[in-house]
Amino acid sequence: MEAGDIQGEMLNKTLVVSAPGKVILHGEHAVVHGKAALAVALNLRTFLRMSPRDDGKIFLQLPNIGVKLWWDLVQLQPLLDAFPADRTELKPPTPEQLARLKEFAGTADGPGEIHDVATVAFLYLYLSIAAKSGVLPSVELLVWSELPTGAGLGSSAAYSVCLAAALLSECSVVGYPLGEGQSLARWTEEELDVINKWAFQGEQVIHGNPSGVDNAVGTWGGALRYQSGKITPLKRVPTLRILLTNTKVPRSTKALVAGVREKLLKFPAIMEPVLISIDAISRECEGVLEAMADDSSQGHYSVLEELVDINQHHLDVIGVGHPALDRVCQATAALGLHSKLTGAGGGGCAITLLRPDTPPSVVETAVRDLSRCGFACWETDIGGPGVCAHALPSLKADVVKVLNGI
Ligand SMILES: Nc1ncnc2c1ncn2[C@@H]1O[C@H](COP(=O)(O)OP(=O)(O)O)[C@@H](O)[C@H]1O
Ligand SMILES: C[C@@](O)(CCOP(=O)(O)O)CC(=O)O
Ligand SMILES: [Mg+2]
Repeated sequence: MEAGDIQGEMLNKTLVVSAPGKVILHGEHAVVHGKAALAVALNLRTFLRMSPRDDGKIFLQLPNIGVKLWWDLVQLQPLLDAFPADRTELKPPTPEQLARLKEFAGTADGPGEIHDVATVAFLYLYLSIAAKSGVLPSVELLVWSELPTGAGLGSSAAYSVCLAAALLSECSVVGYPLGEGQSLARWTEEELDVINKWAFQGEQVIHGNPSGVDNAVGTWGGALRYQSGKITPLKRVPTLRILLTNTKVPRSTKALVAGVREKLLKFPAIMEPVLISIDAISRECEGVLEAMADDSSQGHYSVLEELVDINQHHLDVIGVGHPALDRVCQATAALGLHSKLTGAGGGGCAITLLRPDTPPSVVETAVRDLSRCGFACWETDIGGPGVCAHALPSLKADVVKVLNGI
């Protein structure tokens, strides 16, 4: 083969996938304890580019968090002992597996928790899928996101969904979806189910005890109700206008989820009713959204706004509020708008519900006031598609640049 042919062949095998972040409208934290949550895909996505190599090496680049690592396959081979190939069903990562991967990544006692967990999640998915499929591929991966990491918009799930989709395709556990001449393609429903299950494993490495709602939205997109693993697409959701505010206060989903569990164990009779009430809010909200599809009267918005206010108080009660989130609620309330945290809380992002007729001047004032607090604030589109495969040239120029390492 000529050098040009080889390059062409390599380019043909390059796989580009993307998955969306999410906004939880209602049900964060309660969903970890078996209650319902309503979540929608966001128009901000994580992108992954994977190309095969022929030198027995694996390269991992995560520019959002400054990770650039490579390993020889022969170094990874011994780790496969910890990943039995005969697993018929997916089991949660064991503490022994995670300890071994942390030690291997050289981060067992080191600083940089963010780097550790993203690298360990990659190694976990890579080795588990390799053990199951019998293929240990030599590849280079670059994962880059438009989403802020650790801000409540599901970046960890979008990362896990992209890794699962790419690695499962490379190891032929699912098909390679993009046909000749296509710019965008999705996997079949059955394949998406497989991708979602593996992505959940990535979330387990990053979060400890995820509910699975975030990876479900990253995989399926759109708007859905999620409860105890059951995913119900919401078919008749009206176009909602949402203002997103990132307080930029860093926080860890894993720590916040663990904090809620502790409170629940300490005060079960006090906390369980709060979770039951959050569950009722999700159900009430779903009913209102459905009713709005046929009747766009303003009364529905008043109910949605009240539900936002009540849930924000509940989230404070279970210990995931933050003074910066209070500031978002106060600044928007001064303009007659209603806000709540979204995702794990403790900082991160808040959503503010806008009405179809909220005047641009009110939105502009809200953005100005929130920016003055040092927050990033923007109106967003929701309900985008789940995980997709792309032809690289069809993506936006800025994304192509990053994925090409420029
Ligand atoms: N683009 C990315 N590159 C590398 N790691 C990522 C990326 N996006 C997310 N992660 C991983 O997910 C973690 C953030 O997850 P989490 O605390 O659940 O917050 P959220 O999911 O709300 O963004 C990061 O610390 C990192 O380990
Ligand atoms: C708090 C929780 O409900 C959502 C966490 O979302 P995020 O990682 O903050 O984007 C946890 C979960 O559902 O696993
Ligand atoms: Mg997360």
